[in-house]
Amino acid sequence: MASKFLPDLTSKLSLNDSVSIRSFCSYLGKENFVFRQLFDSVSSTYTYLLGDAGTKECILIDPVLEQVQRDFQLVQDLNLKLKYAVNTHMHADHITGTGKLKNLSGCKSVISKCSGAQADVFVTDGDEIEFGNYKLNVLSTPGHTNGCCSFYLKDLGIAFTGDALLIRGCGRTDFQEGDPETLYQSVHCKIFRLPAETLLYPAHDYKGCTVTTVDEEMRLNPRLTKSQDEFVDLMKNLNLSYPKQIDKALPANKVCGLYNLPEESK
Ligand SMILES: N[C@@H](CCC(=O)N[C@@H](CSS)C(=O)NCC(=O)O)C(=O)O
Repeated sequence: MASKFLPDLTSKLSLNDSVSIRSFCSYLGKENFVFRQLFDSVSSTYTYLLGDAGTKECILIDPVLEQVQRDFQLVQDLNLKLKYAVNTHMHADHITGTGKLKNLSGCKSVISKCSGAQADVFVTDGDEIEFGNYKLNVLSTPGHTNGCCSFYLKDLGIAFTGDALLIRGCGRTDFQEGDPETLYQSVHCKIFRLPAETLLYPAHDYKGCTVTTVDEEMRLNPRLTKSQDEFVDLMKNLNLSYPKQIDKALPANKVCGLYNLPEESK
């Protein structure tokens, strides 16, 4: 039923109408650019759907196994075709959805070679990940893990920082190949060198925030505004408990770029 305040669009539009779903796909003034930020509340992970509604090609960044049905349904609802399922790194807190997405859609999995994980496509610093008329520039941003990458979409002024830079925080450096000096250099020499107004989308947020900017983090990040020595000291003394799913997530994520997991091992 139409609300008192909003027009009842559903009763007026169908996909055959001249006003098609394409008209509703735009972000930051780019017609045909599809963008969705999706959330997994168990691991507080953000998955991103990026697409070109003109060519229909889309990608998912950091899909979570338990949310694959939701994410793939959205891809289909928006009449898109999934080209790549991309991981910013080999996650320790959840099992990636890339294996299952490959099964469902025939997409290719993507991760950095340095991650130590298997995938169809390996990327490294300077590479480009193309979908439709858009491309992500791969920035190697190790420190949380060796294989951590951030992805920069210059045309739109947005970047996906994985666990390298979180909103007013950063990825921990106390397991896998974590190294605080390396992380500090990655953030300062790669992410903080992007234009100040660049919108930054992280792989996690634990406080309900969704997006930040380079400018905000350079001024306000309580960890990364410190000197490198102070940062290293702080990171070595966080005393965080290990992610609850680490023991099943790491072995699964080593192979999930190529295979779906049998039901019993999920
Ligand atoms: N409680 C969560 C794990 C939380 C956590 O350790 N998050 C990581 C990213 S996922 S490996 C992190 O780097 N956090 C930074 C921080 O300062 O908290 C769970 O059990 O899964």
